[in-house]
Amino acid sequence: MSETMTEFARAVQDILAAGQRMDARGWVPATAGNISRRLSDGRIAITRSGCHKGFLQGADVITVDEAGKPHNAGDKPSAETLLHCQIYQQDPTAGAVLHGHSVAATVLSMTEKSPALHLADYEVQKVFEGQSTHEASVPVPLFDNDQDIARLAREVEPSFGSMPAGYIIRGHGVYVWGKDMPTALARLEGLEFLLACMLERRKLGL
Ligand SMILES: CSC[C@@H](O)[C@@H](O)C(=O)COP(=O)(O)O
Ligand SMILES: [Zn+2]
Repeated sequence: MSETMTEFARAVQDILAAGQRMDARGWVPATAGNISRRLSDGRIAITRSGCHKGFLQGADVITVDEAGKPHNAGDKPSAETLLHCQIYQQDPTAGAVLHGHSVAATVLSMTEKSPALHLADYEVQKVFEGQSTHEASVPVPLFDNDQDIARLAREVEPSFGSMPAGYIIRGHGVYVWGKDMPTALARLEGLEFLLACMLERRKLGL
């Protein structure tokens, strides 16, 4: 087995495990969500479009180039591949990207009219890049949903560099990334915990 094949096989394992974990938490209902890993040669291993992320098989992970073009012409990568490519392009340290559709992200983003949610006073916000205290305010930008993914990517573009916790697409879901899959999963877990707290507090009228 060549070194590149070994790295791809590891990426597939990471993606399948992440899909199961996200499914177990209820963050990828039906065929929602998509998951990717960047390989050292610049290729991106990403989920095929339309798969249930809790039941992924090895063959459900394919590779695309940095612009999102599949290496095998017949392959249909995630419909949101361009958002993954954009993250890898904008953040050279990013090695894994996760996208989920949790209830908390969906509901909060539809009720919040301002351009961002602000996480403040929570200990767990320290899971995000550069955060060392609950006393800070961590912005999570909100972008209107758009079926035109290239246009949505253009809306997101100016916010790179100021999204320590990722971002949310309204009525849709979160995008989170990290240097590797464990880091991306920790950030997703942290963000989803905080969104769930925020939703609970709003239900209590707090
Ligand atoms: C279940 S509809 C969700 C899709 O429209 C999309 O938002 C999504 O997250 C999954 O798309 P996919 O093409 O499978 O990666
Ligand atoms: Zn989605």
